Amino acid sequence: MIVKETKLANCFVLEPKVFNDSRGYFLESFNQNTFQKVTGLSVNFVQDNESMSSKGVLRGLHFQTGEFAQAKLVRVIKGKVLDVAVDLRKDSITYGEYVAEELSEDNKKQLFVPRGFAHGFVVLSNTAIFSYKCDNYYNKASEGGIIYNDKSLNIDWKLEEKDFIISEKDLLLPTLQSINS
Ligand SMILES: Cc1cn([C@H]2C[C@H](O)[C@@H](COP(=O)(O)OP(=O)(O)O[C@H]3O[C@H](C)C(=O)[C@H](O)[C@H]3O)O2)c(=O)[nH]c1=O
Repeated sequence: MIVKETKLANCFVLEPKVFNDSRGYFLESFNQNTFQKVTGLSVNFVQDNESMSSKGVLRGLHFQTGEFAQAKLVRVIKGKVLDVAVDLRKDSITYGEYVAEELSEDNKKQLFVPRGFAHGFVVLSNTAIFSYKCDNYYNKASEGGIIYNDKSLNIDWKLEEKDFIISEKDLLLPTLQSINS
């Protein structure tokens, strides 16, 4: 396992060891002991999610508020995405800053997104199967989000605006400034 802490504290990029042989490959996609050893964090994941999206689909930026805030360990099983995590932790010196990481079936990279972050991704391949672990249950009433093109975040999503496929719900998300006012 290769682990790198990003510029945002407790947000990590993890690369599991891949065992290749003539049949294909094997990897441990998650191991509680290994995760705790390499990150120093003790996280109890309770829900796994999976979504499939076509090229240009942008899901996010999402978070859950309050007691239903979620940490996520995200990865791509098929295809390639640009994954984005935005630091919204009130007391953080990197508040409002983001990290973006290409996650793909080829690089097998994972991103750990702590509680207090907004999360989203855009699909760079023809299709992508996105799989992630959450340390808190889905709670519709606690859903929140920030519009993907919030100027105060200035996220480079790598694709042209015309190529995005975004849900009606996500197009109506507020700016960071408006959720703070
Ligand atoms: C997230 C979630 C959704 N749902 C239901 C609610 C909707 O009827 C349907 C699609 O939900 P939504 O459009 O919110 O799915 P995404 O746009 O992929 O949302 C996710 O996108 C970004 C990338 C995230 O990080 C979050 O995990 C999550 O918000 O699944 C559930 O039943 N359970 C769940 O945990």
